[in-house]
Amino acid sequence: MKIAVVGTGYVGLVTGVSLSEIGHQVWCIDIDTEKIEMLKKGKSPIYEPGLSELMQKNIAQNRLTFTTKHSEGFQGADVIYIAVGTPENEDGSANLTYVEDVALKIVELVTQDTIVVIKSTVPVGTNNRIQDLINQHKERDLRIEIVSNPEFLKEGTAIYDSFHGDRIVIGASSKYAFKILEEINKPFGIPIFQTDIRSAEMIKYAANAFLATKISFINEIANICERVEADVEEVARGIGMDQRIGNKFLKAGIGYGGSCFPKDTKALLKIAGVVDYDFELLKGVIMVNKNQQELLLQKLNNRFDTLKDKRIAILGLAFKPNTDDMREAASIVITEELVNQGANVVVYDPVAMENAKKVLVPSIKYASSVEEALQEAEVALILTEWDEIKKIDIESFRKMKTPIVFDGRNCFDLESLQKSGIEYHSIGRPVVKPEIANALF
Ligand SMILES: NC(=O)C1=CN([C@@H]2O[C@H](COP(=O)(O)OP(=O)(O)OC[C@H]3O[C@@H](n4cnc5c(N)ncnc54)[C@H](O)[C@@H]3O)[C@@H](O)[C@H]2O)C=CC1
Ligand SMILES: O=C(O)[C@H]1O[C@H](OP(=O)(O)OP(=O)(O)OC[C@H]2O[C@@H](n3ccc(=O)[nH]c3=O)[C@H](O)[C@@H]2O)[C@H](O)[C@@H](O)[C@@H]1O
Repeated sequence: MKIAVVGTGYVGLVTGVSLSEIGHQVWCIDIDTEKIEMLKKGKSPIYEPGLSELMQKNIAQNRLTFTTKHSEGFQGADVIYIAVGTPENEDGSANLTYVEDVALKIVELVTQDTIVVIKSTVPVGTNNRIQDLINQHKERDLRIEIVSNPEFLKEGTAIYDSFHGDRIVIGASSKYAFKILEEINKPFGIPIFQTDIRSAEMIKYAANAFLATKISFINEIANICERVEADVEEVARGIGMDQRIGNKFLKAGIGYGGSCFPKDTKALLKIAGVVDYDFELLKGVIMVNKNQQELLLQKLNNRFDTLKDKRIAILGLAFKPNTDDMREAASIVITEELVNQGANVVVYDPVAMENAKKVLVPSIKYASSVEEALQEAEVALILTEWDEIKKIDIESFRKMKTPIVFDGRNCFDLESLQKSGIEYHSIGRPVVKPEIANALF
């Protein structure tokens, strides 16, 4: 089938590449000329494991083409996917301008019957509104039908998720549309869940809100664990063995970041608000997350009289490992506050430093390795659990000016740190204090 994908961000590019890999003829369209120029050369504008290789393979096999011209991509397309951003408005609601712009482009340019698949995350009712918008502006006698097909990929494992997802959700209002979408997706071999459009839209928000709830729940349990001298890693393992609870998304830390959980939880609050429903539980989830992002700062302020002039090394900046995405990363809030308190901040991330430079406060320094960041450091903060960071040799911490580590992602076994001479604070676990603490500092 000929498929056009509008938007070549994390979702659009991965969708386009995956659809070409299963044999479709795919045109990826973006208004960002710089991105499209890179893509035409086979270079991925984002860091996503496995993406470049698959992209280059499908470009070489003439199944994957990039353009800035919507007219070129839409020509003869059986299906058009919309995968543009739906960022947060100031009031927390989803900004639908980009989706609407694409819908109007479709009406203007499409000359054949087309299925329009909305992959972007959009509030309940949006697909129907976009269908109405298209119907109102349509001048040709064409069948343009909207289908909701929310995306569940995770950054860092996006390619893997596209081929091994738990389900593909399709919300449509005609047998014809279900049939086309089934035909497109069949080669993925992933169970397809067919439903009505509004439920499909709600599934996306409910899934993200539920996952965010699991994270805030375990983070609160972690905070209590610290006070009652229990270990949240043990607790998570113990409750996760109950299949009704499941062992995923129970990793305590400094809260969830990224482009979706923060924005989608707030958008769901708005969706509920519109129908006069006060989503108390979700409000709590959001509040807990905000506090959790600031937890390491609190711990630091409890430990030291002042952070002024203290050299603090930050290891990991991205909102999670295996991505260069800095959107809503805890590192943004944490570095800003440390600088406000007069600390000398040196940061290191294996991949996200270029993007970090665009969003972090300007006065921090960037190191080119873990070792360089730790040199002369009086405190180290771990904010992202990159493999490289989890594998740091304990010796490297010992070489710090004062070996004090605040680990926001529980990267190290407590046992391995006993008798190491390192003071180690983590989340929901007892503090490891060096036996010779007083002699050292
Ligand atoms: N990032 C993620 O992991 C996931 C995102 N989503 C949802 O998917 C949607 C897209 O998210 P991302 O890929 O992260 O966004 P993104 O911000 O990375 O990419 C959006 C792209 O759309 C392009 N664009 C905007 N207007 C356009 C137009 N009129 N024509 C052509 N291109 C246009 C932009 O230039 C940009 O390259 C959002 O609704 C998001 O909530 C859903 C699941 C996962
Ligand atoms: O709608 C979206 O954009 C996507 O949002 C999340 O994916 P993503 O944000 O890429 O990454 P996650 O692995 O879910 O992590 C999100 C945040 O939660 C944190 N997290 C995750 C899991 C956990 O147990 N604990 C925890 O603190 C991570 O560190 C990260 O900051 C969802 O997992 C995807 O299913 C969804 O498609």
